[in-house]
This record gives sequence, structure tokens and C-alpha cells, in this order.
Amino acid sequence: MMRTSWADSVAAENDGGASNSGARPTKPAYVPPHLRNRQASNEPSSAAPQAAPLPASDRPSYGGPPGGLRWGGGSRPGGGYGGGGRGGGAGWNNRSGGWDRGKDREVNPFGDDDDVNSEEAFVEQENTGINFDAYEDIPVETSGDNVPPPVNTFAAIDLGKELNANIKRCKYVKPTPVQRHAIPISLAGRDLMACAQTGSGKTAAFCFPIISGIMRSQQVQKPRGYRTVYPLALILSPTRELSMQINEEAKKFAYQSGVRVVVAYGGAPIGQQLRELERGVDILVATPGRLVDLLERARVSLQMIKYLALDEADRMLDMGFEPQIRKIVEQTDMPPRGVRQTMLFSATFPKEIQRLASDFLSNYIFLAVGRVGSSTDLIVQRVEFVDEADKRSHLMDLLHAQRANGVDGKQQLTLVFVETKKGADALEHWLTINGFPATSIHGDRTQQVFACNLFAKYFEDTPLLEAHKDSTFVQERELALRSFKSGNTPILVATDVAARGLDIPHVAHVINFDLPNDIDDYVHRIGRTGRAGKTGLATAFFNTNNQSLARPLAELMQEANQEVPDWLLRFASRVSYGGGRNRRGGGGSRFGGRDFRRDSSYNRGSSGGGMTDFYGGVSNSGGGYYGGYNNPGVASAWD
Ligand SMILES: Nc1ncnc2c1ncn2[C@@H]1O[C@H](COP(=O)(O)OP(=O)(O)OP(=O)(O)O)[C@@H](O)[C@H]1O
Repeated sequence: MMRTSWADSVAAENDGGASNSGARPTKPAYVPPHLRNRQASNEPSSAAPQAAPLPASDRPSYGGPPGGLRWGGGSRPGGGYGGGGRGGGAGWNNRSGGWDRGKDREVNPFGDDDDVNSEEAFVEQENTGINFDAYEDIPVETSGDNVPPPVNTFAAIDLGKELNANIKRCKYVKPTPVQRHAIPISLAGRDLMACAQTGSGKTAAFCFPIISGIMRSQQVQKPRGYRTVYPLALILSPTRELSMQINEEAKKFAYQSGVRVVVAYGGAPIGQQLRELERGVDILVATPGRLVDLLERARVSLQMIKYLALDEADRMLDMGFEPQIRKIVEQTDMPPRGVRQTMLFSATFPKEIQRLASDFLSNYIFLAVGRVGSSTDLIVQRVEFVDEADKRSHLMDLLHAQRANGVDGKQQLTLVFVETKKGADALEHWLTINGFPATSIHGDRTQQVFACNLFAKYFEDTPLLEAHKDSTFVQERELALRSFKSGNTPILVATDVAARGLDIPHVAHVINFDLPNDIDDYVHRIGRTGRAGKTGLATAFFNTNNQSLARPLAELMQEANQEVPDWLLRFASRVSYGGGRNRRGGGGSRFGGRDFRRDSSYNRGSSGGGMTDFYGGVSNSGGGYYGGYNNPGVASAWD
């Protein structure tokens, strides 16, 4: 029997039980997520549940789609949507055989020894997680109207009983700086653009308010639609790996809350994802391409979206993704800005991207938290001059040295970034034939799928197999990542597809075998180590091909109190910027971004056809204004 969410129980009610499954019981009643567990604890299920009040500043529910934009020939759902009345009838349990049973079947993302109240769990809390001392002096900057004050503890925010229990299970003792500021802002219903260092807990910063908001929301009557589902929150991210990771995290945070999280990403068979969606979805985590597919098939409608979060938002709005994001946000039935709540997060926010992003936001707050995790002394940054021809032997020297430092016979995890997919394959091959256990991850490894059982021998007992035991295929990319994380192949050669967001514990060393063209990409890449207050090492191979990066790299290293070699300073002084992206996008010395609205040009340049860009030039390129933003000569490493 299928598990379900409250969302579809209401749809089923409107259907009179005649929706897609055919076998749905009739007239289920709506039970808000925050009350479902009470029913689970033997409260009479027939009682009409009292919804908790929304936060005072919460938004009104959305009353209808904007301007009738809908794709894919999906039929406009029948009447009665957008904040309708409370469902009566026989109770939540009717549709799927009962929330109790549904809850019992909810996979425990914390594993078997999950005792949230145990002494041991509490003691352990003190020893894991973020090194908070590293965060004491972090500079924080906020701008916007009436910024809600930060909180110092999770207890100071009423996130709800279930979420609080899950925070404890995650062993989060206190909020990180970005969480301290972002959560109250989001709970107050405000739109947010948040720029905080890599590895500093941004995922929880946007997940907590969304989950808490859905748990507390008053009943929203969902429209009915043939096989169409109506998520209340949408979290978009640029890669499937990151979407999967956010999904896993969100499932932990939402455990036993009744809020159902589903993920949809490309490069994997859609059937399984459709089946998951049909079981109900409150929070949809997705990559843009697969979401567009689902919208075109009319299997997902965005008309009930109350929360929209873009992770790696600057990446999501750059040249590669911006058209798709605009389509999703502006040309579907998603409620307009000001009606939905929009949250954008990244470690870097170049001003030209901020300008684009402001189209999606309403009266937003800009939050910048200094880059402790990515570019202070938590990560020791080294840069070495290495000619192209010498890179491989130099890499081998580094890896040999590292082998000597292995713990318990296990080599430390090393992430090696290269520029192209071909380069990744070639380097992986070369490392392997030279006796280094390496694997690779890049955008071309998407179509190759293997039957799970072929790999069962190698991946016994890994959560990957567990997670996929129902699915026929496992992605090669997923396997590579899993093999790296588990230490089976402690060297991962990657393109920028792995540069952002991936939270891989124990990455000791990030090597920029090929430096990126963009300093922000460098920030994200090195941020795969030194996460959550831990220390890490980042080594970059620099040569004359990287001259344009010399100055921003030297500046970044200086800001982070790193030793900058004289030869790099000489390169930096020789090379002029020439208007490229590599001028520090943020403009602030200690932040990955500063609010572009503070620039005097903001008030002058944004009307009419041309816009004053970050570099002071004027761009008129209609669809986007990237002025020197990407290097056209380099093949994309992304999906
Ligand atoms: N309050 C907290 N206490 C302890 N650990 C935390 C806390 N919040 C988050 N973490 C942990 O910190 C790590 C990094 O978090 P997360 O992946 O959300 O970082 P991020 O800011 O999104 O990084 P990136 O910019 O690279 O995407 C994760 O392992 C997460 O579980």
C-alpha cells in the first residue's frame, strides 16, 4: 500500500476517490502535518484538527494562478483551490490505510540506534558537528527593511516538536551563523538572498523554515488534477547529486513530521520518480531540467507553491540555467513573488547575478556571512607553479606524500578538479594504471547505468544499495561518489559538476589540477574540504594559462591570511582585469557577496533597456547580461 501525504489526501477527497490510483478510498479528511503525529498517538482521528496559527507575518494563502500560464496541455484543475475550507469526513487514515501505518513505514533516516533522548546521543553531540570557535568572529552583514533579529539557540525559535527532535538527532547543538540569521528572517515570511561560506549549514537554514512553515500551515485545499501533484515547496539545485543530498537532509529534518519530501532529477529513469510523486509530495527537491519535464507532462503543478528555495542560486541564475529557471518561476502557474516566499542561497553572489535574482524576490533581505568555511585559515591554501607538461608527475608526488599520511592504512580522501570531461576520464585512467585507486565524476557519466546487482559485491552494506534496492538501476556517477565517500577509491577526479554543495566528510585535500576560469568556482571547489569548522588543505597548480586568475586568487588568499608566493603577486600586478568576471564579484573584502542595492549604480542604472553592470559597463543583451562572464572557449563541465 502506498504512503501518502496530506496534500494528496485532499486531492483525493476532491476527486471523490476517482483519481489516478483508482483504488483510493473516498473522502479522506485533511489533517495538518503538525497534528498527524497526535493522531498517531491515539488521539481520536475523527476530531476536526485545530491548525496552529500561522506566524503573524506569514503570507496569505495563494488565491489562484497568475495569468493562466500553464504548460504541457495539463488541464486546469477544477474549482475550489487556494485556501479553501477544512476537510471533514472520515479522517486522514482513510486514504492509505492510516497515518500510523504510513509513519511506521517511514524509513528512519537516522538508522537503527535512533534514540533521540539517550544520554549517549547527547554526549556525542558535544564531540561532533561544527567547531563553533571557528565561527565566533564571523562578520555578518544584513540589509533590507525591518530585518528580524538573529537568535542564538534553536530553543529560541519555535520550529515545532518534531523538527526539534530531528535537530537533536542530527546532533546540531546550536545554529551556525547563517542559521542564526536566516531562520528568523524566513520564519517571519520574508524573502531572502543569503550569501554564506561553504560548509556552514545553508541547507538547514532553508529547510528548517520550510518544514516548520508547512507543519504549521493552516489547511490548504489542493486542487484536483488527473495524476498531477501539488507541492507546497520547491527546492531547486543545479546537479542531481546535490538534489539527492538535499533530499536526504530534508528527509532527516522532516522525519515523523508528516511533511513528505520527494526528489526528482535527470539522468535517471523517470518512472520511479513519478511513482514517488504519486504517493504525495509536500516538498519537491528537483533539478531544473527534470522539473521542466514533469511540468510539461502536467505531472507537477506549481500553483500551490508557498516556498521557493534556490540552492547555489548564483549558479542557477547564470548562463547555463537562467532560461530554465525563468521558465519555471515566471512562465508556469507558480504564484508570483510577493505571494510565494523566495529564498536564494549560495557562498558567492556576484552582483550581476544579484541583479537577475532580484526579479524573483519581493522586498527581500540580503544576508552576508563571512567566508569562514571556504577561505580562512581553516583551509590552508597553497598555490604552486606547475607547467602543463609537469602536472601529472607533480600530482603523483603529492599523492605519494599523502599516502604516507594515511590513517589506519586508508588513504585520505582527495578531490582533484580538472577542466573537462575528457580530462577527467584521462586522468582517472592514468592514475589507475599507475596504481592509485581513483574514480571520476563528470557530466557525461549520466547515461551509463548498470544493474544494481552487478555492483552488489563491491558495495555491500552501503546505504546506496539500501536506498536503491527497489530500483533497477544505479547511476554510474552515484556509484563513483559512493565509492569515494566510503574510501574504496579515495581519489576522485571531478569536473565542476562536483564543485558545489556536495558535503563529503573527510575530504582532506582538494587539488586544482586545472584552475577554473572563475574565482567563485575556486571558492566553491576548495569548499569541499574544511567543512563544518574542520580544517582542510587546497593545492592549486598555476601556470601561464591561468594568468587572468592571478589577481583575484592572490586577493582571496590574502583575505584568508594565506601565504601568497611572490611570483603570484608578480603575475597579479602584471595582469589587468579587462572587465572579466574575475573581479571579486562580491565587492566586499570579507564576504562572498555584498548587497548590490547598496551600490549607487543600483538606483541609476536599472531602468530602460540597458543596465549598468557590476564592472561599470552597460549591457544590453536582452535575455541576460553576462559581459565577459563565462569563457566561451571552455566546454561546459556541467550537466
Ligand atoms: N547547526 C549545526 N551544527 C552542527 N553541524 C551542522 C549544523 N548545521 C549544519 N551542519 C553540518 O554542516 C555540514 C555542512 O552543511 P551544508 O552542506 O548545509 O553546508 P552549505 O553551507 O550548504 O555548504 P555549500 O556552500 O558547500 O553548499 C553538514 O554536514 C551539516 O550536517
